[in-house]
Amino acid sequence: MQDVITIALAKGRLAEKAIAVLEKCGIDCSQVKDPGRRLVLRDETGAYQFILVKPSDVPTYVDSGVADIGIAGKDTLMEENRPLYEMLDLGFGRCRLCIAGFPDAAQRRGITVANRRVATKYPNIARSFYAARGETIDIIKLNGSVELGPIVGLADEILDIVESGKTLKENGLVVLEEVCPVSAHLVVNRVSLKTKGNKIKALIAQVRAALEEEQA
Ligand SMILES: Nc1ncnc2c1ncn2[C@@H]1O[C@H](COP(=O)(O)OP(=O)(O)OP(=O)(O)O)[C@@H](O)[C@H]1O
Ligand SMILES: O=P(O)(O)OC[C@H]1O[C@H](OP(=O)(O)OP(=O)(O)O)[C@H](O)[C@@H]1O
Repeated sequence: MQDVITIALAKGRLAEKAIAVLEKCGIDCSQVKDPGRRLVLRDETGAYQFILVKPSDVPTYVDSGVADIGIAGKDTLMEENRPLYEMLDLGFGRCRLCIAGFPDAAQRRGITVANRRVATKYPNIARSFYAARGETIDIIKLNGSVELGPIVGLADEILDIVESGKTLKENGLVVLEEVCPVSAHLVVNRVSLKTKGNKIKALIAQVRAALEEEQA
């Protein structure tokens, strides 16, 4: 019986490009492209199984070993901070994690404020970012529309994704500081890399070649 490789794919923004990369590697993704309500899908050869998961859950599935491989944003990987092998930067899903707020908040940057209120979907990243500069913060965990935080007076600043900058601009906010660049990464379960190493390494070589061909 052949070893099936299970790939955790994030639904949402990253899905289309992740599928395009896998297809470039010759993997049949027809079921994944038209899943209906199914969450577990296979390629035509049965060599690959795909599970469609919420983007922020990709590290959980890969760390647990339910999936051998996952594709997720660097933001999610940093937030979850699981012991996974980050094998490849896939180069799509590019955006930035930034601290943002009203323009006048810029004047308060660099001043240590007690219990700065920071709204974010990324409490762990926020905690370590501010801790590195010796600031403790009050984290206000939101699950979306994070830009509302300063507008309604719930938070002094936000830590969130900025892509085009449109959401900030249309809400009168500005980037105060960049935390880090973000793009989609391919991650591998540590045990799978040993037990299914040949297949996983072969796939990674194919993905790398597909990315290089795209850049050429
Ligand atoms: N404008 C953007 N906003 C949010 N994420 C972006 C953006 N551009 C690229 N990304 C990347 O896409 C990934 C998936 O984003 P998506 O919006 O599909 O899921 P999500 O709603 O953030 O996830 P979840 O529902 O699990 O919280 C992000 O983790 C990030 O790496
Ligand atoms: O710089 P921009 O191109 O405007 O993109 C950034 C926005 O996109 C994301 O929100 P999303 O659309 O995922 O909605 P959400 O508020 O529900 O998280 C992110 O959280 C920002 O709000």
